[in-house]
Amino acid sequence: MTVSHEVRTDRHPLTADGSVELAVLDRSGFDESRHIGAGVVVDSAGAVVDSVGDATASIYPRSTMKPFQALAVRRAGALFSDEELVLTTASHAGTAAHQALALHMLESFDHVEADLGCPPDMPFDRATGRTMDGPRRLAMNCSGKHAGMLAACRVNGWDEATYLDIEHPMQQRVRSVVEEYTHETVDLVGTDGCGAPVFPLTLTGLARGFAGVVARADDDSAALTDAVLAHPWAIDGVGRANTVTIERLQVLAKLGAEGVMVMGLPGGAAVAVKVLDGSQRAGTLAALALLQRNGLVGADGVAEVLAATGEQVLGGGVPVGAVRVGSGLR
Ligand SMILES: NC(=O)C[C@H](N)C(=O)O
Repeated sequence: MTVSHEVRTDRHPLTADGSVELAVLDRSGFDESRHIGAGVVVDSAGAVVDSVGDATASIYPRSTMKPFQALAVRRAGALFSDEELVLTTASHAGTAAHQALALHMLESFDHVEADLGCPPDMPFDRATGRTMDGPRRLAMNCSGKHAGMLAACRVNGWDEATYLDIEHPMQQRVRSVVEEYTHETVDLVGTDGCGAPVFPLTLTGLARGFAGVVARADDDSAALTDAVLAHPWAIDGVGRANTVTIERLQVLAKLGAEGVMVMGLPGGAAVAVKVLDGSQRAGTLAALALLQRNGLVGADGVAEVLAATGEQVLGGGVPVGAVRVGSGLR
């Protein structure tokens, strides 16, 4: 990929003024909650084809940075099975199967759970959590990413205690992959919930980067995209939103904490959405609505994904409402 970094001098966060209504929760026929935010669709070349709100605003991509981190790990020579490759880009549910896969990744490079730099956490999957004595690093949604970074350190002889420092070769590799794919210069470094560096990116840059990954232009991005499509359970969890979206629509769907959602159609367009209040409730709905209104996914498939994964609005245990697409997306 040709690297032409766009130097940004106007990096600014998303605000209410830069947002539109993405979703509304209706309870018993009366609007109860509204989620505002911004979104952008780019074509396979990264050109903007549709946007709502301020798509030049920057956001922390959070776990939507994982495909770039996974590519950096792979390019550094840390090779895994296809399912393990998916786990390096996952915000996984932490089920027994996810934890076993993460443990196998660690053991393959002579690491142990305590080597992981991510904090101990309970799994997203509550049923699994009920079987555990307490939080552990393996169950943390980012454990596969961290196992991948540790493996890259082992392959290259890099220091393993400091792999989350921004000056560490692992993070410098991540930074250059992010710049290569998003065409933006990384000018700010934050710390993600898992302890890894995270870089503010414009919504447009994030979507462009995702379109680049799913373009499958080189062996590594092709391997990553194909592995996610073949093993969608590993990136999220059975019945969960990203997994169901990938299974039903064959798009690479990736959530980020604080209301970020990115989806890429292999060889085609990509969409990035940020829900301003950080809620995950509207992410899949808004991203799919943007793809649908551009004719990039079909209404039936969208309806199926939302029926299977959308939040239920219950009263006394029975459905009394729904979350619908907001006025800014119609
Ligand atoms: N799902 C996420 O975005 C998790 C994020 N990487 C964190 O550590 O908080």
